[in-house]
Amino acid sequence: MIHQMENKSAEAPVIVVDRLRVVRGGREVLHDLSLEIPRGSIVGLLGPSGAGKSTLIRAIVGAQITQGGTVTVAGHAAGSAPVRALVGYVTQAPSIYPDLTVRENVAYFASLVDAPPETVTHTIHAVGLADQTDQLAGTLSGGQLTRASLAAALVGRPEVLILDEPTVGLDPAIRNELWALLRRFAHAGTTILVSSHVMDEAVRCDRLVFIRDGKILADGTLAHILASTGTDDAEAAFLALATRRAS
Ligand SMILES: Nc1ncnc2c1ncn2[C@@H]1O[C@H](COP(=O)(O)OP(=O)(O)OP(=O)(O)O)[C@@H](O)[C@H]1O
Repeated sequence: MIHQMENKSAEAPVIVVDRLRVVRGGREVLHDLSLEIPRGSIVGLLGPSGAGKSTLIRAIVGAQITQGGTVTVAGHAAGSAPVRALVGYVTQAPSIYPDLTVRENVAYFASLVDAPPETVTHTIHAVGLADQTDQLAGTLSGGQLTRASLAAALVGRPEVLILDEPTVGLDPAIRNELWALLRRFAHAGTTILVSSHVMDEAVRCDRLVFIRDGKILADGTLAHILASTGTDDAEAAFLALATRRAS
């Protein structure tokens, strides 16, 4: 599977959002939004509260009714059956079962996507939970729980991994470990989209996409965004973009 992914072009965008329009509660919240995300990159999705980040993620995972435009993942329409197996989504609320062990949880998620049984052990080891394999998920520490949720999302070897503030509340050493892990998966071809308010997470991404009022206000590397906002750190750039007067 990994081998197959490496054979595909590194340049081909795996997520393509084209002129997406979404109306929620009678109000247009995404306005003709277009975005392409290349395979194997880690992209940070930033923006103030209510900007439309979750709505965009819902559209990519196929859980959002849309009023215009298209969203494709690896060439398939978002929401179509093939895309469900291609996308792993880790929300902030742990999605694993506290009364099952780490192995039982990961095996359950593997069964949902017909992943071969040997990937269960491999994935648990990859996220650094070998010693907790037979521990009940409900007794894991916060960092271990996050890694168990990641394992559940990764066991189907998704092409796209979407993470909502993955390292919030974790200590710096565990944050580092998790980012090293994400980097390894990105190197193997997984495309990672991280939605975050936390600048410590943002600065580790290859590229940042800043959304405000349902539009993309900035899209580029951190260096590019610092230069275009005339700021010298991510927090200041975020504030500059969040408060910039609409043109
Ligand atoms: N179920 C809903 N009904 C009506 N409006 C909604 C609904 N869900 C979201 N919205 C509106 O859509 C807009 C975008 O919301 P969204 O949740 O995508 O923002 P966000 O950038 O993820 O915000 P946050 O960082 O606070 O999670 C907001 O104005 C929000 O109030």
